Amino acid sequence: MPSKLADAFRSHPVDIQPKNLHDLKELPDSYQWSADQDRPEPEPAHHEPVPVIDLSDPNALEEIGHACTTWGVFQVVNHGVPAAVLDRMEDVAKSFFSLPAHQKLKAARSPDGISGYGLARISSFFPKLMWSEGFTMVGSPLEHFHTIWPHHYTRFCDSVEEYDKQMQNLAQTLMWLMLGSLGITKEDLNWANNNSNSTTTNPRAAIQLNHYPACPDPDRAMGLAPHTDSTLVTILHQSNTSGLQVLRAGGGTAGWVTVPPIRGGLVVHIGDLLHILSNGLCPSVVHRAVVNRDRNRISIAYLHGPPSNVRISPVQKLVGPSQPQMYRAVTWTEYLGTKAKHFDKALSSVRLCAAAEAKDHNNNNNNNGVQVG
Ligand SMILES: C=C1C[C@]23C[C@H]1CC[C@H]2[C@@]12CCC[C@@](C)(C(=O)O1)[C@H]2[C@@H]3C(=O)O
Ligand SMILES: O=C(O)CCC(=O)C(=O)O
Ligand SMILES: [Fe+2]
Repeated sequence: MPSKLADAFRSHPVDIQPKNLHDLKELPDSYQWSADQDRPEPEPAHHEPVPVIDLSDPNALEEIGHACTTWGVFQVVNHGVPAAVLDRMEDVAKSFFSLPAHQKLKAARSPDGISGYGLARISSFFPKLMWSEGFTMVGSPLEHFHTIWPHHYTRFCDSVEEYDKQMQNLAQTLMWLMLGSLGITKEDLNWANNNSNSTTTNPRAAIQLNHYPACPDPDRAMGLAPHTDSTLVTILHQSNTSGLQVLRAGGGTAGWVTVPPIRGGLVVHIGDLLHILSNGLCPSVVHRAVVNRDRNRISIAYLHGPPSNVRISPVQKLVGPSQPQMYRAVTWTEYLGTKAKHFDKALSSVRLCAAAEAKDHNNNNNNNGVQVG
């Protein structure tokens, strides 16, 4: 079993090369999603917006608790990350994606690797291609940046490092607020106060730059197919162009809800590992990206996970006679391997049978499992 994040995909290589989408005047057949493959359809007419939470508001904790147990996603403002840090990171993404294809391919992700340029890994689970390209960073991007920008790489590396520092801070703050809102403290997680070497030095995040070029036929294309993130939490910065949609399950207003970009705001997604940690109390939100006709769109995801030596399992405080333990313990690397193999069945593949039976018995139809589409 690989222990390093970067080795998570060794046994599930994906080898689909990105194509140059810029000069296409028509949508090729290989990019045409049919309606039953979940291609974008209109939003439900009446729906609640995704909560926007002001972190400086005295009610923030309560609002976070509500958002975590219902939506699994919210936006934050007044989060303390300077706008300039977000802007500089967006510049890195724009500079990278505007390079000619042969330059970007110098930083190509290897089929069994995690870092580098390519299509989203989940592409292998769909019959059609997605209208996007991505660049994944786990640890320092120095090697790749040095190859593509021999004269300017330090400036770009500095922007990434600064972004990483700020996001790590915010991710920790948000994690404790989210767990705190469920009554969980640091003492309830035996790994949270452990500062051993391997806990602090290994990367506990990936940064994903996404680019969705303007698309000649946006209604038939898919930017990024529906998925949940394999993280504790993901913090997403989207440029001023909309495209992110989240699946609001249940009730009369079920359907895809657009998350409008807010200048300086950040989107927070609950990932599968926080769903496991919360013993199913917090849903990991299914989301996707749609594309549009005239505008390029950039998004930057900070995918935050636990230290690599930590096994995540449901917090004991949230397990009891009426809430049996739903999942077995997994490390981040192990879970990424499971996701690479089972994709949307990954959560159910680590679910414990007794809990599943109890749930079926209760005929509980909430959206704790991942239901794509
Ligand atoms: C740490 C992570 C999390 C990964 C895999 C690995 C590095 C890149 C992440 C993404 C980013 C794009 C969507 C996703 C679904 C994908 O294809 O690559 C993500 C995936 C996951 O959340 O499962
Ligand atoms: O581009 C977006 O808005 C979504 C990106 C995303 O879901 C991801 O990178 O995991
Ligand atoms: Fe995502």
